[in-house]
Amino acid sequence: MKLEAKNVNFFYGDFHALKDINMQIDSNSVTAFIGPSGCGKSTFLRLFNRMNDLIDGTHLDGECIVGGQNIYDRSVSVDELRKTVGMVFQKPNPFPKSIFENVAYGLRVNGVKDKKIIAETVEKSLKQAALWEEVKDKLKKSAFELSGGQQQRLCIARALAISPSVLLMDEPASALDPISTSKIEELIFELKNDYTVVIVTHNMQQAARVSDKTGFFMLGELIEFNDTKKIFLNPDKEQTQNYITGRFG
Ligand SMILES: Nc1ncnc2c1ncn2[C@@H]1O[C@H](COP(=O)(O)OP(=O)(O)OP(=O)(O)O)[C@@H](O)[C@H]1O
Repeated sequence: MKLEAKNVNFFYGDFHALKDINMQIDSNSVTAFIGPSGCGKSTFLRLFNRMNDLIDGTHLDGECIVGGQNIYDRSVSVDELRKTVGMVFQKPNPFPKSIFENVAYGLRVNGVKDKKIIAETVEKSLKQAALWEEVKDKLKKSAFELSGGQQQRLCIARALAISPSVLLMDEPASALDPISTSKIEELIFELKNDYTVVIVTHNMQQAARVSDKTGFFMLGELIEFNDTKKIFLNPDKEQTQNYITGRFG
């Protein structure tokens, strides 16, 4: 599913956090957002499943389009939107439930009652998230008994279980060790076969490894959006060059 931002301006109270952003994101691709701390990457990511709606005093101008529809239209149901656009956060946030129930949760909330369908979907999602082999014998155990990296893959499985088309990931590997990080990166690479993946990362090597396109943000502006190879080898803008070579940020 394609995503598009048209003339997006976003405000926290008086603070102008995103300045006239235009971007088109292809389906079945991985897009990375990079840039110095506080430049607006997470704010922009969160617009695509209306997570910023939860913050008082915010204001959006412009359009965020998912699959051809402006998701800020009055007719759009936020619950339905979040079934299409799933999200994974920086810190793994499993529910205080069993491993199985964490993944089954979204199905149950959406009214799925058939035990066989639930069990099959839980297994499929855990396999997609590359966690099944590690947990298949302890599905009834608490999710809190898993390691941080396993918990993050559990949260990815939980997001996948309700079959979204888009997966937003806000620094999904920043709290993880190198081995878990490489597992998540491999997974992101696999996921683009079925999903449109957008990831915020502080780790430029990670952006270079997993993404097809990269957006570089600075002080609320999208400075450059281009093929990842181009951004890292031969960017159009001097600010991008300075950032990726570590001259600031
Ligand atoms: N809830 C909020 N209320 C007010 N201002 C906010 C809020 N969240 C973010 N901001 C401000 O908006 C700007 C963009 O923040 P955002 O979290 O999107 O940046 P970021 O690029 O993701 O940063 P980081 O890489 O540090 O996570 C920052 O200046 C931040 O202080």
